Amino acid sequence: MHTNHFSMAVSHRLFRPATSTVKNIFSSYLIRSLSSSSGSSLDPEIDLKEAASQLEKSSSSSPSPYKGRNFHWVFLGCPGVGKGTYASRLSSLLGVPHIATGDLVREELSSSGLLSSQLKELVNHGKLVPDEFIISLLSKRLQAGKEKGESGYILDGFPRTVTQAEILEGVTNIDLVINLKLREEALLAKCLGRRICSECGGNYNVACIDIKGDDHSPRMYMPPLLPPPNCESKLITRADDTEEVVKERLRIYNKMTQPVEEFYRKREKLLEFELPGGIPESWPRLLRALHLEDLYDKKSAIA
Ligand SMILES: Nc1ncnc2c1ncn2[C@@H]1O[C@H](COP(=O)(O)OP(=O)(O)O)[C@@H](O)[C@H]1O
Repeated sequence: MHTNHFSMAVSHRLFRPATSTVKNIFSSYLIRSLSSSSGSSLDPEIDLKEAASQLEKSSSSSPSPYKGRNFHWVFLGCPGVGKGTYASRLSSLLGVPHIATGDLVREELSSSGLLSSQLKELVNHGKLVPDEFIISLLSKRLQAGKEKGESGYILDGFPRTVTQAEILEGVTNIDLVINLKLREEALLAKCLGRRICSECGGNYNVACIDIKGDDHSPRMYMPPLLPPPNCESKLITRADDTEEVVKERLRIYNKMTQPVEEFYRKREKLLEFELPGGIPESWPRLLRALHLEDLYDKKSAIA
């Protein structure tokens, strides 16, 4: 059923102008190199068409054993907006996996390999990694989930380019795209305050954001999300959470990912959600916007 869209999306991308060809050659080289040097199972000859075909195979989900749970949702939003926080909360509530492509990339980079340092260069400078590479990583993750009987997902950090959105549209039907928004003054501070526990992987934020209100917008207060005592001495900062790199990531988001918002807006799948403040204020409102407050109440009552 998806084959026509899929082939059109892919062939459209295969006839790109010459500048993209240079990027494609680089990407294929990178992927070939990565797969031979890091022991990665990526196909050495992989290209965008092949990566999309892998994605098609891995994303066809069998009917969910839990009726109504087969959610295929996407989170969009600038770096630092809180995609990970809200996607992971919704994933626990709805019983579907939270798949963050940024995490998949970091896992891949942590495996040693001569040329994985080239990918690291891209990530640590705030650039996107090639579409082929990310689609291939996502396919592997979806395939592994399928084998474990997972059904549905909440994607965080994918799609990030219109090419990725077209390919995803060709292989699966996304039900909803939540576009999280946060006042720009808060984004940089949130990224710079981000900390991860090197042992348990917990995500925290040491920034305390307090933006004075004025005639146009109310005060915004976001308290820090501090780690428990046993994580305190194990906190690390992501290499790409420096001021210079965050600014570059914001620039790339506006250039490459904002068109993805428009892509889903046109298809009437985009839910715009402006975060009013920290988690205690924002979470109940997000649930209300998603008509999920009843489910949350029931789950909390059971817990
Ligand atoms: N869909 C994607 N396409 C290309 N690159 C990606 C994608 N997802 C993640 N990455 C790479 O991983 C990095 C970290 O991603 P992520 O953790 O989602 O960061 P952010 O906090 O900027 O949303 C990105 O800056 C990019 O280099």
